[in-house]
Amino acid sequence: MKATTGSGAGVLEQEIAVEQGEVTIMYERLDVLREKARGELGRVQVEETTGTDQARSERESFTDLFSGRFSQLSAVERGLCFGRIDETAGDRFHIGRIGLFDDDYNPLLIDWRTPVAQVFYRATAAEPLGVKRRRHIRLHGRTVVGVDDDLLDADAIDDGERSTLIGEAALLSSLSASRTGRMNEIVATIQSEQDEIIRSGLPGVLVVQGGPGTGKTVVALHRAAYLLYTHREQLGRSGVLVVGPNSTFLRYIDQVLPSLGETDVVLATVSEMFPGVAATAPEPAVAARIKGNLAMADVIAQAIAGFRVVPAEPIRLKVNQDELVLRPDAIRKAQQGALAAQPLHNRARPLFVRRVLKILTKQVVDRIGRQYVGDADIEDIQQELFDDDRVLELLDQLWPELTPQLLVSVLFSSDDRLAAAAPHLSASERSAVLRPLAADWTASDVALLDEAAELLGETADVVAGRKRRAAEDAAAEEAGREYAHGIVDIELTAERITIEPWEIEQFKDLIAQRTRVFNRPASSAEGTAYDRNWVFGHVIVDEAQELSAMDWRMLMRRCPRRSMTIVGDIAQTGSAAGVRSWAELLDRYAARRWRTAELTVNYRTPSEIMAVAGDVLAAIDPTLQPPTSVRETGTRPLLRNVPPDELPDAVRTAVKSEREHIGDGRLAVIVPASRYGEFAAVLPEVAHSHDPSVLDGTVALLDVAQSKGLEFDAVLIADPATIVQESDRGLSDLYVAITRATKHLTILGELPDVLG
Ligand SMILES: Nc1ncnc2c1ncn2[C@@H]1O[C@H](COP(=O)(O)OP(=O)(O)OP(=O)(O)O)[C@@H](O)[C@H]1O
Repeated sequence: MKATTGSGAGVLEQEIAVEQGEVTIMYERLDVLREKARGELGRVQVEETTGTDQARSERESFTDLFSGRFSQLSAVERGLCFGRIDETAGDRFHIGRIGLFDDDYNPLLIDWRTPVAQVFYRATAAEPLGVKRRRHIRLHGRTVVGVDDDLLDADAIDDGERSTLIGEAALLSSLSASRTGRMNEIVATIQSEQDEIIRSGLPGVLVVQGGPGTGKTVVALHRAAYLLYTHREQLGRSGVLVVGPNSTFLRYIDQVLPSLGETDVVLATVSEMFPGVAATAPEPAVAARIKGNLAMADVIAQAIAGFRVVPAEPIRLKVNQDELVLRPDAIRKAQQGALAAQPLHNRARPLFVRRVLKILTKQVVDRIGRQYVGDADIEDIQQELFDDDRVLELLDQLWPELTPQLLVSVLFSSDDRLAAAAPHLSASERSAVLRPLAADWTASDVALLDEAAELLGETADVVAGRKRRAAEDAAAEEAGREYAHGIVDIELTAERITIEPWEIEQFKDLIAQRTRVFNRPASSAEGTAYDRNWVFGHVIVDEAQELSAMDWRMLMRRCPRRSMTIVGDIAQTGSAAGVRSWAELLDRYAARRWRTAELTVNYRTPSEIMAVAGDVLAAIDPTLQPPTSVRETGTRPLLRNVPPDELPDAVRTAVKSEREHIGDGRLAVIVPASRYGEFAAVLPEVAHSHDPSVLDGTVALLDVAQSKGLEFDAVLIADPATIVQESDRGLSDLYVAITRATKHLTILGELPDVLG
């Protein structure tokens, strides 16, 4: 129940003053903590070190620790406190982005993720959960500018309290604010159905299905913050990965988690998930569909096998004076033997090499006569053969070492290899994916590279490098242990303490603890971007409907525990290789370990615009229901039939007039991908999508794929008919474009029937 205002402006001022008093104390405390972290950071940074590895590593660890703490405390400055709960039992507490305590550990502010804070989001008048009043507090900088009460238990409130009730809708005022080009956090106004998703348990896969604007993205990000807070021990080390549809989208959301005080999260698109590969080249939908199909896993395996050659005829090799012979069946046996012992191509290669060298060595020894040759001689002969260029060349022909990049680029540049590895593809399908050897990588290559890496195993160089680093790390750890022992010795000697044997055990733990701190691995947020073997504690996938079956296969490898949050909307699927059914996908990877939740209220798009979107949705699938809009604006969308030759002028004029309307808000012009260049030429002064700061300007020109997940005060769609025609999922694309608007929608061009 919304509270009715007590006795007008006087009460409001009085209540604002009450809250200001409390909020000022919180900020003072925040300042103290921040200064402390800054002081500690400054101290470790200027501290002279002895220059040993140990001292450096200790200093780096503390620098990480204090700078992490400092940036967390800085990130929560805006809107530090946003709510208050008055319990029926008499207690009252404030809720904010982080927890703060005074010197005596009395809470000044409770973190929104604690169990105690849950009632702030869940209590309703029908079910008050022990809360009589929920107060929303609005800050501007450090100043309280508004309070807004929900009266949840009218019987529990006394007359004095009743006179201090303030009424105003916090949610609606936040929804109608102008957009800034960056997503904002919503901790102050999380709704009950959203809160259930945010606090849902860590294990298993949670699928959040919901129409456009229902808060899927923002809820998923708050869930990341909640999980990191609640399961810090478990997730702090392994980290959380958030996968988004494109880099513009990642920039759009990248402030949300830091503003919630969380910095240990990796944001990535699927295209960035293979280390060292920048997959930026565009790709026709038909190629993306073929390469995203699960059948590609077999194709990659077959392609690798195709590089292991068994010749039809015996191979004769002249080494020194000897002619050595390798028969096809011996080669085949050597290959089979190596693979039986080690299935990964690159890892099995040394076993194959050893077997072949053994066969050749035996032939040399037989020529000389076994009785003249000792074991050491045999080793020498083998080594000599191994050093011979002709032998090496032969071994490379029979079983080359392969990198994933080499395999995938050769496969897609050779019709013969592709035909052999992918017999299910027709000649025209093959020609759709064939390309020059040195072609740039596309997004759908990434999962194939990952598959190849999985089946190839590391090359000998990589293995040697890893072993070298492991040896260096072990040496550093040993040095660390000695150092810690040294410190304890010095401390003991200085204090002339005699210690008992049981105490030594305690010191051992202390030493082990310190050593761990000193040699702490790079935080998950830094470490992961470079290591495809990294396993995340939790993976969040946004716009999940866009991922192909091969993308999912790759992602599942990054999360063997299957602790995931998948958010998406099947009706918005634009990718030809995208998901058509959650059950089909998840029964394969997480049978009986996945659950669904649904979001039903649209917080973005007003009902007038949703009416237009609803017609498009009905054309996609008449059984689908659009989400219910939470607000209306009183402004009807403008749909105008414009002949093709007048469209450029009409778009220019519309941009000009929208610009005047939106003030400091944002406008997106959404155009068909195939006509992006034409419209970019018509609108040279607006921000274009290749510009990383495309969302910072007032007007952004985007195609539909680039607008996924974003929102703008006003949206202008040009040439909807081409958007519908240019892809198999054209109607879904139009649906996505329409639902990006928070206030105003204009559609210009030839109008397809569905907009009739
Ligand atoms: N409880 C809330 N309080 C305030 N704003 C909210 C709330 N829930 C959602 N919103 C706002 O609604 C808008 C839509 O949210 P979001 O982008 O997460 O939706 P979505 O379901 O991911 O949409 P789409 O599928 O269309 O990309 C955002 O501006 C978000 O901040």
